[in-house]
Amino acid sequence: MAEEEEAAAEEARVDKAVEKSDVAISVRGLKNSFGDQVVHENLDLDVRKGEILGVVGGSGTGKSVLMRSVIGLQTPDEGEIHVFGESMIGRLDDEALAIRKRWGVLFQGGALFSTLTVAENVEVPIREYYPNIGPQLRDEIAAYKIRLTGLPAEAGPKYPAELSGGMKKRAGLARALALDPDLLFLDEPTAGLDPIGAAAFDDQTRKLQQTLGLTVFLITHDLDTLYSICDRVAVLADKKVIAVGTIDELLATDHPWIQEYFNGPRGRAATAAVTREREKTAPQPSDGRR
Ligand SMILES: Nc1ncnc2c1ncn2[C@@H]1O[C@H](COP(=O)(O)OP(=O)(O)OP(=O)(O)O)[C@@H](O)[C@H]1O
Repeated sequence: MAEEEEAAAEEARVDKAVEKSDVAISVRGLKNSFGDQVVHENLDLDVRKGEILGVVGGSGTGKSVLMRSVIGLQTPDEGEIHVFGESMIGRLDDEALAIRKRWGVLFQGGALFSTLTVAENVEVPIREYYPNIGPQLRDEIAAYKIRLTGLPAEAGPKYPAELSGGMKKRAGLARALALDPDLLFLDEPTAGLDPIGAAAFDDQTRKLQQTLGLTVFLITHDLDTLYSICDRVAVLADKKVIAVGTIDELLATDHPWIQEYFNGPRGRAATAAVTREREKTAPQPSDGRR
């Protein structure tokens, strides 16, 4: 018993230390496998509070499984996961409830309920986590979240089948924001959008992150997204996070996948576009000949 109490006290001390730090998500020694297939082994990652962390890696490297482990949809074989200082492994559902309320998730493809309107979709987490909130306030919250994502108010009574791909993503984002989260998980939010729609979605994500002070865990294959809104990028390969840093820091490493990804033709095009954009917005030196 004394040993159990000591272990619980130690866990509480660790939780407190992590909560006080500037780390929103801490993953240590994570292992995930499906049968014989080991997806993650000894994976470590820290997501800092207030940053947009881009998560990249080849198809099947386990980006979604990592996200699912953090939000409790996948029980890892081994490892520790803390979110805002709270250990997430082995917690009963009701124990983890308080922390679950602090995050919102946009799954790949939006994952909207097709038989519910956009507004009803946004209301799902409010009904689930705050059953005492009455219908009028729920409607008002949903309408506010819908506007927050840049959707017109008229989108509220529409069904997902009546929306464009970009509108579906925004509706999914509105639902992810329903509970005023501190932490947002976005799984390939710009996949399937045209470049203009993707850039607009990125802008919206950045604006929301800045105005609401969000921490964002963003899985993407979209180089433009990485360059334009991510503060740091984590690279998954060889079953773990092989590097985390700014794109400049990643470019300084010599891992072949990183070099091929960022220095391949698409990577170079994205770099060139960002360089052009920076040159356009940088203050011009005055030569005194006005
Ligand atoms: N529920 C599951 N059962 C069995 N295998 C799974 C399951 N979920 C994921 N996997 C396997 O785990 C590996 C990693 O999957 P995951 O979806 O995390 O990859 P990803 O990096 O997100 O890929 P992509 O970029 O293509 O979306 C894949 O080989 C996948 O088949």
